[in-house]
Amino acid sequence: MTCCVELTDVQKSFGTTRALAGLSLRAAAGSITAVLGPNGAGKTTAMEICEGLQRPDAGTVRVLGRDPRSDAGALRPRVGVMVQDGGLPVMSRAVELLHHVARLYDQPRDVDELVEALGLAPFARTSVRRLSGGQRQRLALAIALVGRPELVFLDEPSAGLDPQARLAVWDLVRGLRADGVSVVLSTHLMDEAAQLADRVVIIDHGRVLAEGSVPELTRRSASKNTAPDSRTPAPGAIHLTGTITPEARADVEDLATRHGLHLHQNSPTGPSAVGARTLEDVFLELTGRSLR
Ligand SMILES: Nc1ncnc2c1ncn2[C@@H]1O[C@H](COP(=O)(O)OP(=O)(O)OP(=O)(O)O)[C@@H](O)[C@H]1O
Repeated sequence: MTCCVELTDVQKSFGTTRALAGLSLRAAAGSITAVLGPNGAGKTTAMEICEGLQRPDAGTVRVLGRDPRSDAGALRPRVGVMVQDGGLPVMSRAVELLHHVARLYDQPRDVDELVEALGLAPFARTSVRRLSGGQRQRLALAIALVGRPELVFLDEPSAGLDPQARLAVWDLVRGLRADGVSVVLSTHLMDEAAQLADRVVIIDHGRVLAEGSVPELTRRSASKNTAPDSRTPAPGAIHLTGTITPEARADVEDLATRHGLHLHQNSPTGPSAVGARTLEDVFLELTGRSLR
């Protein structure tokens, strides 16, 4: 696959907090990659390293084949960034700011179209300071997209949005892929990952636990019962499907041992396949916790 983003064994600590503990992931060009993990998993740190906003302690990072810090100037017109807290100048009026950013690019998107698509019109003349969290979120997304980037990083793109606004954002993100734009987004929302992503990378404690397409990750495989053709999963077992790193597998084995559970590496076409699982099930099986 042609990669738009490639992180190899990236490490990052803040004091004694290890945010990234050897994170390796690849995102394919022209597709949507979701980095899925609970609060504190390291998603924002990973995104900010890709955006050149943080320097990794170790490991390599390539964004469109370049180093996001030393090649920041070359990457800026090609990459759109939506950061989690918006990072917008608080005194600016919403749509004025969008026009202003649009003027920085050679071939910006049509501002009116973005205003329409993201429902910015009702607060067009409101200052950023007075926008609600969801309104700021939508404005930040518009700003990330206005320069027609070939790659966008969206950190929790629908956080704080009501269901209707969330659907509008999802449509917009799908539209980006249809236009050939590469999207890397972080989320702790299972349905967001399941709805949007071509590939999901599940992370926790700063490293990858599992990755694959949603069907790969959730495909039901061997039954937890020992009976080969049983359709009822037995309690007390952990099933692994999709790709899993050796470190993550070691963690899962440790978890299984501590909780007295059996561990199965499943064959996706095994004779005892039962109904499909959800990403939530996959996450629970990998970490023993649900996503918050
Ligand atoms: N600037 C910082 N100073 C100290 N600790 C930090 C800093 N940034 C992140 N951390 C810590 O690093 C870990 C990973 O944080 P990060 O924000 O990357 O996680 P996240 O997956 O994005 O979480 P959330 O979903 O809550 O945004 C957390 O323990 C966090 O407290």
